[in-house]
Amino acid sequence: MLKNKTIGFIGAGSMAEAILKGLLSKNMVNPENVFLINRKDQSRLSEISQKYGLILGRQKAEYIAGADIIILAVKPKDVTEVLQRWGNRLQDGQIFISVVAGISTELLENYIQNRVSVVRVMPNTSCAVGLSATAISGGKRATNRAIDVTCEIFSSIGSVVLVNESMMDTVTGLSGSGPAYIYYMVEALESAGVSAGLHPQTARLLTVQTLLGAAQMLLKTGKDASELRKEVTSPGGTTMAGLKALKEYQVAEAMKVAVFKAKERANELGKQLASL
Ligand SMILES: NC(=O)C1=CN([C@@H]2O[C@H](COP(=O)(O)OP(=O)(O)OC[C@H]3O[C@@H](n4cnc5c(N)ncnc54)[C@H](O)[C@@H]3O)[C@@H](O)[C@H]2O)C=CC1
Ligand SMILES: O=C(O)[C@@H]1CCC=N1
Repeated sequence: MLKNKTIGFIGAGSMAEAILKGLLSKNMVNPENVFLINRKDQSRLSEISQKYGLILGRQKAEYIAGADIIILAVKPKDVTEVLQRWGNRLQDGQIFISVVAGISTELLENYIQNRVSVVRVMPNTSCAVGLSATAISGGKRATNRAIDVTCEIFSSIGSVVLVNESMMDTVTGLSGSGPAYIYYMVEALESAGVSAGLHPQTARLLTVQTLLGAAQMLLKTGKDASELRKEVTSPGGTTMAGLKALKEYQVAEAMKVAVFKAKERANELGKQLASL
C-alpha cells in the first residue's frame, strides 16, 4: 500500500512536480507523507508545498533516513553532490529511485553502502496527467519488492515497461525526451494552420484533437501506425500530397536522428559523471 509509505524527492523541479502531481491526483500518496528537498531555491519549495498541501520544515537528515522511498530528480551534473551528501545516510530496506538521464545504477550504488534497492526509471512529464510512458530497470542490489513498488508508483501515473538497463539511454531518447518532439510537431502544425489563415485558437484545437484522436486510434484499434496511415490516405488525394512532402523533407530520418542524438547525449552525461 503506497498510501502508508513516506516518499521523498531530492530535487523539486519539473520532473518531481510531474510525478508528485500525478500521484496526488490519483490519490496514491498521502500529502502528509511526502517531502521535498531542493537546493537553494526555497521559494520553489514553498510554492510546491503550498500548491500540493505538503508539510515543510522537517530536518533534511531525519527525512532522508526515515523515508521508505526516495526519488532522485536532480540534473545529472548535480548527482555527485547529492550522493556525496546523502549516500551514506540511506538505510537498509529503503528504495532509491533515480529518474536521472544517463546515470547507471552501478554509479549510484557506488555511493550507497547499505542494503538499499537502487532502481533506475525513465518516465516523462506526462506523469502529471497520469499518462507517462515509463521504463524501469533494477540495479544489482534491487529486491523484487522494490521493483514491484516502483512499478506500482509509475503504473498509477501511466504505462510501465521493464527493460534491461542497457536500453535505458535509448528509452530516454525515445519516450523520455519524446513529449518535446511531439510538442515541436504540434507547434509546427499550429503554425502551418495559422500561416494558411486559421485563427490560432482554431489551429490549436484542430491540432490537439487530431493528436489525441490518433493516439486513441493507435491504442484502441490495436492497428499498426502504417495501417492507420493508409486508411487516411486516399489514392491521389490530399494526404498523399502531404505525406509526399514529409518524405521529401526526410521527416522520418530526422526523427531517427533525434532519438539517436538524445540517446548519445544520455550516454555522454553518464560518462561525464563516471569520469569524475
Ligand atoms: N524534464 C523531463 O522531461 C524529464 C527529466 N528527467 C530527469 O529528471 C531529472 C530532473 O529534471 P528536471 O526536473 O527537468 O530538472 P529541474 O532543473 O526542473 O529540477 C532539478 C531540481 O533539482 C534541484 N537540485 C539541484 N541540486 C540539488 C541538490 N544537491 N539537492 C537537492 N536539490 C537539488 C534544483 O534546485 C532543481 O529544482 C534530470 O536528471 C532529468 O534527466 C527524466 C525524465 C523526463
Ligand atoms: O532533456 C533531458 O535531459 C531530460 C531527460 C529526458 C527528458 N528530459
